[in-house]
Amino acid sequence: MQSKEGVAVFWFRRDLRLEDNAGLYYALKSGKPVLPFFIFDKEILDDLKDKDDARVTFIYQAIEELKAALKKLGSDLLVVYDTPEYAWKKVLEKYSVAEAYTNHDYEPYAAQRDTQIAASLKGRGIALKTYKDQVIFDRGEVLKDDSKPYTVFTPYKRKWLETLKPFYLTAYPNKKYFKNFYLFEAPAMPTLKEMGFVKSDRVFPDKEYRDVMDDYSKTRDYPGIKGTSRIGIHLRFGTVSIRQLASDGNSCNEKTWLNELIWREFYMMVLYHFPQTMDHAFRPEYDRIQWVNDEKQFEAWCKGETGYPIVDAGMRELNATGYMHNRVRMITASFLSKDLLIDWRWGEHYFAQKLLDYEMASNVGGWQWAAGSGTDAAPYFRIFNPESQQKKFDPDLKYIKKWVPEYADFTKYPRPIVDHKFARERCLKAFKAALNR
Ligand SMILES: Cc1cc2nc3c(=O)[nH]c(=O)nc-3n(C[C@H](O)[C@H](O)[C@H](O)COP(=O)(O)OP(=O)(O)OC[C@H]3O[C@@H](n4cnc5c(N)ncnc54)[C@H](O)[C@@H]3O)c2cc1C
Repeated sequence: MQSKEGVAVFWFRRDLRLEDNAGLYYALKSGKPVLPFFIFDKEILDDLKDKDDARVTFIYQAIEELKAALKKLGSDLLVVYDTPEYAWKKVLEKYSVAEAYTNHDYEPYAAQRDTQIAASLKGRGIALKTYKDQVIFDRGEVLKDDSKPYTVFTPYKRKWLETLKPFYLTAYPNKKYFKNFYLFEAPAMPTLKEMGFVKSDRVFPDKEYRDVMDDYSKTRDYPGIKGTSRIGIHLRFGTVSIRQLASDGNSCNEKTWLNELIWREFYMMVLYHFPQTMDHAFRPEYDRIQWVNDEKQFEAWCKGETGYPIVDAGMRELNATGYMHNRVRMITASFLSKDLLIDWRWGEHYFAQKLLDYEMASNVGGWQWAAGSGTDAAPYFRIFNPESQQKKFDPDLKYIKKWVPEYADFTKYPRPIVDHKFARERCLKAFKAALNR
């Protein structure tokens, strides 16, 4: 039954959990019965090339779990497959909606979508109330003294840590208000097939992260061992709470892991304040670089057939699992943009298709860092040597043996597609020419 005064709709997006969810907490406290709502967004799904895209399966399973948990509470999850505009139309036709709640999303597409939906709801007298949930500090909370956004990590981090108080790490006690969910039965969810997808058989990382925190600074750079958490996909879709993670990271003696969570927020805020950087160099002069953009070499890089074992191992790990170790992300990105002189955007798009933990802000940030064009970027003349990176970070070839088994027999392993010494000189010339103009 619908309540007389109307329901408060809570719109789930990148916050797929009931506990410690900011927007949901405020909806539940509003006093109105809360109708949980999720959209499988056609605008996003129709652009995905792989019909067994594992991220869609991950979201699908998370939504099934949410729905089951809500049903146990006598409520349900309304799931619609459509564009946000039409999905909302369907909700408004069927229910008397008094208010709408959701959490902030900082990506350019999401910001635009939310502005449109908020305007259309406003036209019907419904406020869309939005909350900070996926970060500890929001767009206006960590700014320079002149109120401008930071563009360098270290001072951002200093201010972030100065601003941090226990309050910001405290979980929202959603459970206390679970009785306020709207009691209803939603129609069946659209199936993956109806949305044009098939179930992926990828194994997803679990939600455990505490096991790596204590030794993180000693282990995090070695791709042959499990020295990092692989929590990225859960952060991406909000199946874990950033407050919980940051709180654990902050109470750990070793703060390096917390530092990485701060990098994540830094890149989110850079993308929010400088949305043009999603496909333009943060330092505009870098858009003048004359890339070689050799398609065959790009293909060899994508397949992990460059003849540089550490690069090939990384690309094969990515293709097979949807994950690549951070150190190897840096090496493969540097190799593409500097050794092959291929536009960093090509690599960014490839990672975007393949990474389970794909996050536009961190991906663009990481790629622009590697290419030298971003905030905090490595100076362009600092060019990773893939061989010395391999010796330093995979000294016993544990990682390489796993992903490039034929490397054990050198005669079967392809020759490098480019000579590093030559590539280095070519890169320096191209970058200098662009920057000194
Ligand atoms: C070229 C390139 C592309 C990248 N693309 C992405 C991406 O699409 N999505 C993504 O989440 N990260 C990206 N990163 C950052 C980093 O590589 C991954 O976050 C990390 O490897 C994920 O592994 P983990 O979950 O085991 O992280 P951990 O090492 O256990 O760190 C915990 C969490 O901190 C955050 N984090 C860690 N390192 C970074 C970093 N350097 N920048 C921003 N956040 C960080 C992530 O949310 C991560 O899950 C990229 C880095 C590079 C160099």
